[in-house]
Amino acid sequence: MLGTSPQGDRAKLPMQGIPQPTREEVMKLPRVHISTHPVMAHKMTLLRNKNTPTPQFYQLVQEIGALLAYEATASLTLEKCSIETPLQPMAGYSLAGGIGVTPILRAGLGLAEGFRQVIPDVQVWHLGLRRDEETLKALEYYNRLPHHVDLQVVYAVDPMLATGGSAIDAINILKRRGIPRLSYLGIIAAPYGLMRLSQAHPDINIYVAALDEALNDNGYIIPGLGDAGDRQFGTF
Ligand SMILES: O=P(O)(O)OC[C@H]1O[C@H](OP(=O)(O)OP(=O)(O)O)[C@H](O)[C@@H]1O
Ligand SMILES: O=c1cc[nH]c(=O)[nH]1
Ligand SMILES: [Mg+2]
Repeated sequence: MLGTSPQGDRAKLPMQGIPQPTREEVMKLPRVHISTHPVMAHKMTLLRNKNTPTPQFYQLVQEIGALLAYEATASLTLEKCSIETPLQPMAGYSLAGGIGVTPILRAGLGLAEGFRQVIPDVQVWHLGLRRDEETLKALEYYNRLPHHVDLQVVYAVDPMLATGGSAIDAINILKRRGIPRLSYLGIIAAPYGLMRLSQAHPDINIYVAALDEALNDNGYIIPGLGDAGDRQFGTF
C-alpha cells in the first residue's frame, strides 16, 4: 500500500528506482529453460487474458503445469525393469528414485496438480510463503516438509517469479532438507527475479513458460497475468 510520511511525502514504492536487467541479459543464463512450444504459447495467451474466468484460469494453470513437468523431467534417469506384455516378456524402463513436488502456497497448488497428471507417483511437500506487499519479502507460514528424505529430485513450483524472494527462500528451505537435486518450475518470470534466483542458486535448473519484460513499481510482473493466487482461487 502507498503510505504517506508525517511530512506528507508519498512513500516510495518497493521497486521504484531499482535497476532491472533486460530480457536479453537474462535469457542466456546457464540452467535457464524458457519454453518455446507453440501449445504453451497458445495456453499462455488464454491465461493472461483478463477476461478468462477463474475456473478456466485454474484449468489452464494445471495444463501448463503438465507441459512444464513434461519439459522439466526430460533429463530424469531411468532404470531397467522386466515386464510381460500379454504376448511376451520384455525389458522396460521405470523412473529411478523418488520424485517430489513442492507447491509454494497458495498459487503453486494448480501447477502441482498439473505436475501430478504427468507423474502421479510423487510426494507432495507443501510450503506456505506469502509475499509482504509493502516490503516484497517472503514470509514462511506453513511447512509440511518431511524430515525423512529419500527422493532423488524435488521440483519447487510457483507460477510467478517476480523479485525472486519467494523462490530463493523456498530453495534455501529445501536445500536444508538435503535434497540432492532441485529444480524450479514457474509460469512467468521477470528478468529481475530470474537473475536473482540464478545467482543465489546457480546449481538448480529453472524452467518457465515465459520471460516477461519487467516488474512495475509495486513488484508485479508486466505484462504478466495479475495475481496468480487470486485468479486461481477467486479471491479478488
Ligand atoms: O518473486 P516474489 O517477489 O517473491 O513474488 C512471487 C510470489 O508472490 C506470489 O505469491 P503471494 O505472496 O501472492 O501468495 P499467494 O500464492 O497466496 O497468492 C507468487 O505466487 C509467488 O509466491
Ligand atoms: O505479478 C505478480 C507478482 C507476484 N505475484 C503474482 O501473483 N503476480
Ligand atoms: Mg498472490
